[in-house]
Amino acid sequence: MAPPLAAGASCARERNVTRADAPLTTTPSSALLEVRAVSKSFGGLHVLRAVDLTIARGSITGLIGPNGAGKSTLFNIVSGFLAPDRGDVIYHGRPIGRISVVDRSRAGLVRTFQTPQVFGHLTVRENLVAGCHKLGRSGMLADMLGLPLARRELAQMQRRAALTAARFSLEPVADVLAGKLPVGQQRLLELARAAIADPELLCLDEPSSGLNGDEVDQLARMLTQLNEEGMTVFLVSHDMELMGCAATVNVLCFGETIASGPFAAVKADPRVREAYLGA
Ligand SMILES: Nc1ncnc2c1ncn2[C@@H]1O[C@H](COP(=O)(O)OP(=O)(O)OP(=O)(O)O)[C@@H](O)[C@H]1O
Repeated sequence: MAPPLAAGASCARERNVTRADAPLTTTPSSALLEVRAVSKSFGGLHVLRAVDLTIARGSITGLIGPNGAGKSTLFNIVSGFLAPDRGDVIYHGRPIGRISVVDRSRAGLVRTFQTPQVFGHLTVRENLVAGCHKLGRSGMLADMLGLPLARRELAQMQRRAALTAARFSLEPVADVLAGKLPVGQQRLLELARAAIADPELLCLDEPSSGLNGDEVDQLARMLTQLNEEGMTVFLVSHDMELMGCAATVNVLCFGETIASGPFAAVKADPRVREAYLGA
């Protein structure tokens, strides 16, 4: 997996997006990302109250909670779609509050959406090639003029897209328009497109929503495999079965973390059973 914060001028993936002047903060060496005392309100509604959360490097870290607990709000703050009112998000030891979504993505922090955001008018193969764009070094002009570097890169991206389609069982539909796929395959495609450029931290928002049992099993296998290959995964989901693949699960309730730990322990926690499982 490429270091996301390496310096380099021409390749977007290698740009140091957390800015040299951002102070390094003390952070456990195992933490890839930390949410520190993050609060967020919408009008008078306090949605997050000084929430802490740690995503350990190389882990699958889960976030669950009842409806309205604040999961999506926290997820959007981590991925840069929302700014916190107070608190910090620390990535690679540096605060990233002022870093745009695009630059977070260039730094290897990539997210998917509750509703799959595939390019419906492109084929599955074209969607996957589009997911490789961050790996490219040639500029738009070189692409337009079909210069040798751009042609070589396109060929590499097409090879990578073919391998990824096979890996995610999308080969049979590689030439189908993504918008024509059933939701299960659209989700798989979104995951494949997010994973294709080897993000360091893959953030997934309700990735099993709309999937049948077999598809959830397949998703869990894919996530475990990606994680075993070194990808850190942050998983927000209602799906307790899918949460089983997380090493650490955090439970949010009314904007506060009420439990954090291994899935079995969290599931057995009386406060979690009361708040989330209704037991
Ligand atoms: N942009 C917004 N403006 C006003 N209120 C909002 C906004 N976004 C979220 N909320 C409110 O904040 C609370 C938490 O919402 P959030 O979507 O973060 O919860 P959630 O845990 O993801 O819920 P669900 O599981 O139902 O998606 C809810 O009461 C929601 O209505």
